[in-house]
Formats: sequence, C-alpha cells, structure tokens
Amino acid sequence: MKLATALTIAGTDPTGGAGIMADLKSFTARGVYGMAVVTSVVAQNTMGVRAIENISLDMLEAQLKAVYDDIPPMAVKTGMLATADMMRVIKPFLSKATPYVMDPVMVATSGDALIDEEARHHLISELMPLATLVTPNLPEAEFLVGRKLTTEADIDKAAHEILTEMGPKAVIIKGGHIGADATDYLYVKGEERRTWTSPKFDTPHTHGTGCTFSAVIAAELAKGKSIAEAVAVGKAFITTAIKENPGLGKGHGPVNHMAYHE
Ligand SMILES: Nc1ncnc2c1ncn2[C@@H]1O[C@H](COP(=O)(O)OP(=O)(O)O)[C@@H](O)[C@H]1O
Ligand SMILES: Cc1ncc(COP(=O)(O)O)c(N)n1
Repeated sequence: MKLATALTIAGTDPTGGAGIMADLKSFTARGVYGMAVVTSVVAQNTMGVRAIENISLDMLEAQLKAVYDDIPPMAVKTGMLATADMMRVIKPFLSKATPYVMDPVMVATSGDALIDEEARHHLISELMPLATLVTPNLPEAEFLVGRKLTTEADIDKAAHEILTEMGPKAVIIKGGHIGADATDYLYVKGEERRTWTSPKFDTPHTHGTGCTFSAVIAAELAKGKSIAEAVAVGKAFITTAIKENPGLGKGHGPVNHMAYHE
C-alpha cells in the first residue's frame, strides 16, 4: 500500500501533547507515514517548560541526512527551532519543490519562551521565503510585523506585509487568541482571502493546538491537496480535537488526536 510521507523537524514533549509527539499523532490520524527529526529535547508538561537541551548541530544534520538519504518526505513541517545555527543546518534540506509548513513557534501555551531572539529574526530572513504556508497565532503575527494587531483590518494589513516582504507563498493568521469565535484568516499569493470560523471553546486544554493544526495541514499537502483544502481539514480536525479533549494533566491539557473522522 502506498502512503504519503511527511517529516516534522521540531522539539519534544514527553507528555505527548505538543511538539513532534503531537505532529506524529496528527500524521498518523490523517493516514500519512510520519517521520521526525528532533531539534531540542524539552522537559515540559501541561503546566510548563522545566528544561531545554538543544541537540548538537552535528547530530541535527546527521538526523536530517538519515531521512533524506533514504525516505525523502512529500511534505515537511518545522516547529520549535531554538537557534539561528540550527536553521542554517536545516535550510539546505528544504526545497521549494516540497510543500513546507512553518509553524513559527516562539512561546509555549504556558507562556515559556522556546526560541532565542536571534532565532526569531533568522526564522523570518532565512526560512520564511521557502515556506509554502506560515501559521502564526496572533502574538506570533504581532512579532513578525512588530506591532499590535487588534482589528480584522490590522490582520489583513499584517498578512499582506508578511506575504510581500517575507516571501512565503501563503500565511494563515490564527485568531484563537482574540474575539468571541475562533476565526483563522488565510492569504494565498494571488488569491482572495478565506476565513474559517469555529465556536471558541471555553477550555484550558489547548496545549499543542498550533502543532497539531500545522501538522494536519502538512499531512494533507503531502497527499497533494491544495493549501485551502488542507487548511479546511486542519480547522475541522483541531476543532474536534479541542472539543473532545481528554481532560488530562494539571495545567493546559492536550487535545484529542483520535476524535476527528471525515
Ligand atoms: N479555545 C479554542 N476553541 C476553538 N478553537 C481554538 C481555540 N483555541 C485555538 N483554536 C484554534 O486552534 C488552532 C490553533 O490555533 P492557536 O491556538 O492560535 O495556535 P497556537 O497553539 O500556536 O497558539 C486555530 O485553528 C485556532 O483557531
Ligand atoms: C516542543 C514544543 N513545540 C511547540 C510547542 C508549542 O505548542 P502549541 O502548539 O501549544 O503552541 C511546545 N509547547 N513544545
């Protein structure tokens, strides 16, 4: 049986709710063969981040070569990339011919910083031009453009700036952090804006929502879906995953990667 393949390049979460663990669960849930390159080992749980140990640059490159020498992925997603040096190692493996979803991870749901200042800037200048889709949440989008975003017009303007000045093919700004609903705004170069709205659930259990959403989109792109088709599945998947959360943990609990069925 032939399967689409997808690779995540990201950090870990031993409690399984975020990072590469969430990504692999999401790939599997969407029927895609998942692969994972670890960037940082993170001692975290639903309450927060306790310690971070970055993988050495040599080991990062060795993992990437092991994958690319053997099973080149049909789509890639990146999550937590802690330093600019790590991005320098990863960049040559990314190609415009393979869909690449960048989740510009900066802070955990708990509020803990996951990448350093230089890395944030390097993400924009070096990796973003290669991205098929960038998936910032509102605080991440605010960082990208360097100002507060409070209205829909602010979001439109920021998205156009990201597309024209930073070079990705598309950007989706996730509005989960504002408003009464959870509305996401997709901008693809040369196309009309599209939005998806779901009810906003009043729950603390949103650990790994960004990871899961971007991983599902990468899985759908690996199957050959268009960006808008992939986002539609991502939105339906994450909405069900939050709604059916298993209520685990003492803090911001994980979502349910097994709840969504088409
Ligand atoms: N409380 C919520 N109820 C419903 N959907 C949500 C909620 N919080 C986030 N989402 C959705 O989950 C997806 C991931 O968004 P977000 O939480 O912004 O990512 P991140 O984890 O990167 O902060 C988006 O589609 C967003 O609209
Ligand atoms: C290793 C790692 N990567 C990313 C996140 C962000 O998670 P979220 O999806 O909640 O923004 C995290 N907590 N840990």
